[in-house]
Amino acid sequence: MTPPLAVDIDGTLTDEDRAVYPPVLPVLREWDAPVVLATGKALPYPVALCEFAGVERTVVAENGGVAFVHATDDLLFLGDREAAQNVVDEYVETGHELGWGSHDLVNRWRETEVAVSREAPLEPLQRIAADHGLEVVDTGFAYHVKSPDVSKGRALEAVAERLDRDPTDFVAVGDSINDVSTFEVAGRSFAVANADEPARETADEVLDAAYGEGFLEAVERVR
Ligand SMILES: O=C(O)COP(=O)(O)O
Ligand SMILES: [Mg+2]
Repeated sequence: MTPPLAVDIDGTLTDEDRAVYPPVLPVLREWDAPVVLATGKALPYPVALCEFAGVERTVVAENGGVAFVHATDDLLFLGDREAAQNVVDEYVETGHELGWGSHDLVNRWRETEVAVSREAPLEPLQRIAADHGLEVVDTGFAYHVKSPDVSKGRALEAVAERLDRDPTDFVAVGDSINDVSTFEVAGRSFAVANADEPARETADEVLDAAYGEGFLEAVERVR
């Protein structure tokens, strides 16, 4: 029986240059069980990836702050951006920048958290976030200012319920600390070889291959 997948995007379906690794696309499209793309990026990014890949739009975005389930037409908001925006406003008032240029396409469509470039100073961001009861998660791609109550894992539980699946039916594949909660909820989890320490420690198995090749290795192990 083919298991449903909960798959991270950046660092897992991509190559080392953050571009989607083409061989993963037919695997996602032909997978004969639900595929949930679970990312720290804003909702339009995983939705567009599903559209262009021919995969049903079942996505977790913003580290679990937003989720969309095409099968039930549910759009879920599991986080509240205002608190994160207050942190970032204070951060900017103290003279720092988010680091995404004047149009900021990284945050333009976010609704429940705010992402800051890893080029920006982390310590003041962490201090201000803590003052507001929020956390900063470093995914290796960006610093995410978010509520500790929001996670990809909790969003996967909400999505699984709408798909009438048990979260432990899922196989999860990821590369970073923001995938740890997904690994804890899924029945079986894989960290790609390029994964950070928290992801490697939490995953059931660490793959030999990195990035998109790692994802392909994982699906071969579970087919
Ligand atoms: O956008 C990020 O920071 C990370 O994205 P990911 O969760 O798809 O790896
Ligand atoms: Mg990732």
